[in-house]
Amino acid sequence: MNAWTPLTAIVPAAGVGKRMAADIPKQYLPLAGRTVLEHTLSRLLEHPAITRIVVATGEQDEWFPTLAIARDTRIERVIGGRERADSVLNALARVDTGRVLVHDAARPCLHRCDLDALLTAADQPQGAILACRVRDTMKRGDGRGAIMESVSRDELWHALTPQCFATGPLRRALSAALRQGLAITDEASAMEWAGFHPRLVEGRGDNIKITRPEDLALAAFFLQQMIESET
Ligand SMILES: Nc1ccn([C@@H]2O[C@H](COP(=O)(O)OP(=O)(O)OP(=O)(O)O)[C@@H](O)[C@H]2O)c(=O)n1
Ligand SMILES: C[C@](O)(CO)[C@H](O)COP(=O)(O)O
Repeated sequence: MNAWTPLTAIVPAAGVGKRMAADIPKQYLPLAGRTVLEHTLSRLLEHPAITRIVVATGEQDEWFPTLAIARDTRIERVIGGRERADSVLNALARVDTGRVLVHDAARPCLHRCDLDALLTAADQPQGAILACRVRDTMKRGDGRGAIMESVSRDELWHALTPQCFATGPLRRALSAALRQGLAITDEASAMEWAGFHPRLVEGRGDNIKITRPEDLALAAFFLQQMIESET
């Protein structure tokens, strides 16, 4: 039985979900009887290591306070920023544990086994991320709708979340990278820029990020499978 070191999780939930093209932000869309965000928050709070969550929501977000889970005293809300990295940095200002885990609100299908594996692998200075190897042949386009080249799949991974790092180094790396105007789309990018080599932890391919309309039904299927396997 692992004796987990308590840590805080950050959940960036301040996006508008442009690619989902729904009439509300995708993190508040109904999924298997709850909202996407409630599933994500619950998955994290079920783990004994996660004792607190800082959720970054949009400034105009009127949905979050209506959720029952918003009254959970382990959850604190901050206002997000223009980009995901800005939202994470705003939330980092409220984190005082030695390590911090960042997990997208849009990824509700996180399995306990993956979270256990990530937390175990992240217990070293480089940090760690969940990732899964690419499955398809990869092409690079020429920008005009034609193939320019095939890209080797060797050691090509999809970065997922959660991603887990020492809080201080992540805060410094993210702040510095954003000050440099770098396009930071995940926490590992900032840490790599700062000279770290985060560990890759192979995770499940059903830990999808709900991004486009067709992802919602897939997430519902994966969640149903997960719930059935846990009962
Ligand atoms: N300024 C932002 C942008 C995104 N996110 C969050 O980061 C996660 C991953 O981002 P993404 O899937 O890109 O969500 P959106 O930005 O909402 O999607 P889109 O790019 O289609 O608008 C989501 O949980 C989203 O809510 C955030 O907290 N703050
Ligand atoms: C953090 C992330 O989910 C890792 O793949 C991804 O970078 C988020 O990107 P998005 O453009 O904000 O969806």
